Amino acid sequence: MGKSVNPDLAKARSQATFDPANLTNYLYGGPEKLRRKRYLPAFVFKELCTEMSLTDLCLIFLGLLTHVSDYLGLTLSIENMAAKEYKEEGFKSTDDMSREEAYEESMRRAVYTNKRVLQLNLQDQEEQYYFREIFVPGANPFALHYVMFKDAINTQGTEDQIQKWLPLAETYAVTGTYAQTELGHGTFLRGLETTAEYDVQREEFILNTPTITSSKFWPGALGKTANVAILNAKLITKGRNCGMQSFWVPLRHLETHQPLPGITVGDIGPKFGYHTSDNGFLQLNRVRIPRENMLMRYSKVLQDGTFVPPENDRLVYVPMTQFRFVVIGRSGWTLAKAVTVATRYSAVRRQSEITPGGGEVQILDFQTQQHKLFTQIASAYAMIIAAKAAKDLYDSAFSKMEKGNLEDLPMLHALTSSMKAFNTWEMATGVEQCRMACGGHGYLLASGIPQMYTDMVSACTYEGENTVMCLQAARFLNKCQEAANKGERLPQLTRFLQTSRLNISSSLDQDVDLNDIIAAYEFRAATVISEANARLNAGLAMGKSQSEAWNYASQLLVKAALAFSHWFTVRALIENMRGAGFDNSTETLLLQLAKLYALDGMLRYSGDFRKVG
Ligand SMILES: CCCCCCCCCC/C=C\CCCCCCC/C=C/C(=O)SCCNC(=O)CCNC(=O)[C@H](O)C(C)(C)COP(=O)(O)OP(=O)(O)OC[C@H]1O[C@@H](n2cnc3c(N)ncnc32)[C@H](O)[C@@H]1OP(=O)(O)O
Ligand SMILES: Cc1cc2nc3c(=O)[nH]c(=O)nc-3n(C[C@H](O)[C@H](O)[C@H](O)COP(=O)(O)OP(=O)(O)OC[C@H]3O[C@@H](n4cnc5c(N)ncnc54)[C@H](O)[C@@H]3O)c2cc1C
Repeated sequence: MGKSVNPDLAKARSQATFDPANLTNYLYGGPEKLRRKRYLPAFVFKELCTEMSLTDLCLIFLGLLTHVSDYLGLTLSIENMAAKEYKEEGFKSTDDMSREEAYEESMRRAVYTNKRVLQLNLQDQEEQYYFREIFVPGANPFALHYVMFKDAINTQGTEDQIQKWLPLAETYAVTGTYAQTELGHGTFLRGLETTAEYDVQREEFILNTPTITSSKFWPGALGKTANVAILNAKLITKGRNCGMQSFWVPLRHLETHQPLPGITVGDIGPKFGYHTSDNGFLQLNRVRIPRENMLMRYSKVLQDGTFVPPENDRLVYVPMTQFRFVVIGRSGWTLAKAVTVATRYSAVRRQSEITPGGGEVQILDFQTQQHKLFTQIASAYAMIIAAKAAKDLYDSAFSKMEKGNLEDLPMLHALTSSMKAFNTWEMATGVEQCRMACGGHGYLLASGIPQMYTDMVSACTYEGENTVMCLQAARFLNKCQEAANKGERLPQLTRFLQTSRLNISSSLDQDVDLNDIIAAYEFRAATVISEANARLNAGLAMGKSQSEAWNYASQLLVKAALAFSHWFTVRALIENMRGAGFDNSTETLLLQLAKLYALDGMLRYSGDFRKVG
């Protein structure tokens, strides 16, 4: 049977004032999704831990889960147990391995999970993710294949191309990557130098990286794993530059895995984290691919070389927007993991006395420790719930886009850009706070928190560097402010720019009203966005050009995007906690958590809130 639980931990869990099952079901999308999430790893452990019966395993997991979920309704213990079993059963920890060995160990596990996902016919992406994460807790060498490579085929390919290529990806007949960033350019996509020149005689594209700075640099799986890339390059046909387009580019021989003629690929070397992802470089020396290899859902090149432009040249960016949503959600769950580890540690770690002679206390009894952790528990809930709210907006907008209605694309780009920046920055700060809350043991790789940080902090950079993403969102917010200044109709999401007023009814001697909290965050966002717009216009009034005035106001514009995201998060948290149909004790607790999150945010950004009164 399961191992005994630390008495301090058991006592802390027994004091829960709510039923964790309600919360766990809510976080995982309902009892059926949760059942599946619990079943999958247990099913696989049966394969790996022959001496334990499946019943034993489920009882252990259910026992562990019931307790761990006291805090966040998460199922982390499975991971710790899985790691232990794998170490005993032949899956060794990669902590003590070289980068090469760690990559090979992760590849071994990833290939195992790829096979099992197919054999178990796991269709749902979340289920695939849960299943894989247990076996490959760090960076998965196939991450780009699972997400951006397949998403690009699905969103940029024609129906014929999807029919041809997607089955190859789903069955791992090919392993893919998404190659866009170059040594010289990651953010400024119009600066990408890789060319795809159309040869009308042979109806082929000639791919070339003409300079060292045009070398593709960073794409995951490029170093060793991938044998095909969805590669973004500047299309040149009939002597005209037609902008960035996507191409299916074979990289390595499907049998020998050796680079194909004209292809130079390799690994970019050690990184801050993400050690088990083989980020690589790629140089193309006039490599030819057939015309049919350009992903032509939105833009086309006809046989005679005629370029048919897309209805909207931003549609080529959809895979990035899609993946930003994944990153927004992952940030909340990463912080949830870190704060669960730190909170459990704080329940079992006894250090120092509160009352002299009273004996050493659980560090969770120190108010400072509670502040460190409870604010991060609240932040994790806020990010996970705001990500669900943003995804609902995304799904409705994306279904309109698929029918050709692109009116929500600017709002979607602004929302994904600002939320990706806000969530990843908040996650990075929060995970580091959790790590330090564990004292020396937080510095041990065995705690699991350092790798969570070094792997996920890269999300502040990839998928659009955060500052740049805030400025992208600020383009949209500034346009809305200009429209508000003229009394024009605004998109639903930014109508608060015209309606927000600061009529707070709460007084300091009473419990704060949740509607006042939403109003305060809304008013703060409206004020910061309006201030950024005023500074931009002041720059123009000083005779600066539009781009110089933009740069002159850019620090405030970044703040405006973050204030907008903070408001979106607080509103989503409070409205979802009130509307989720929880029993009274759970709802009371969650609204308390929402207040903690919002009031902590006011303290952290007290300058903004004081300024708006
Ligand atoms: C627990 C639940 C789990 C659930 C299961 C999920 C499974 C998950 C599994 C895996 C998860 C995690 C594993 C992690 C693996 C990740 C590995 C890392 C992968 C990383 C990949 C990359 O980094 S790919 C490269 C990314 N690069 C970028 O993002 C480049 C950023 N730069 C740009 O986008 C552009 O250069 C920029 C927008 C900054 C500038 O564009 P530009 O055209 O030069 O100039 P502008 O004038 O600013 O823009 C022109 C107008 O276009 C509009 N616009 C720009 N971009 C977009 C867009 N994307 N969509 C829509 N519109 C856009 C812009 O707003 C302007 O319009 P306006 O009207 O003139 O304002
Ligand atoms: C772990 C990891 C995995 C990755 N995986 C992939 C992948 O699979 N495929 C892929 O194609 N790419 C990948 N990338 C690359 C990633 O997309 C780029 O690093 C990212 O887009 C940032 O571009 P950059 O590195 O050129 O930084 P830069 O854009 O050069 O940023 C450097 C600094 O310049 C500032 N800056 C740049 N432009 C502006 C501006 N307009 N206004 C104000 N400040 C600005 C930034 O804020 C930042 O502070 C990955 C990166 C990492 C770290």
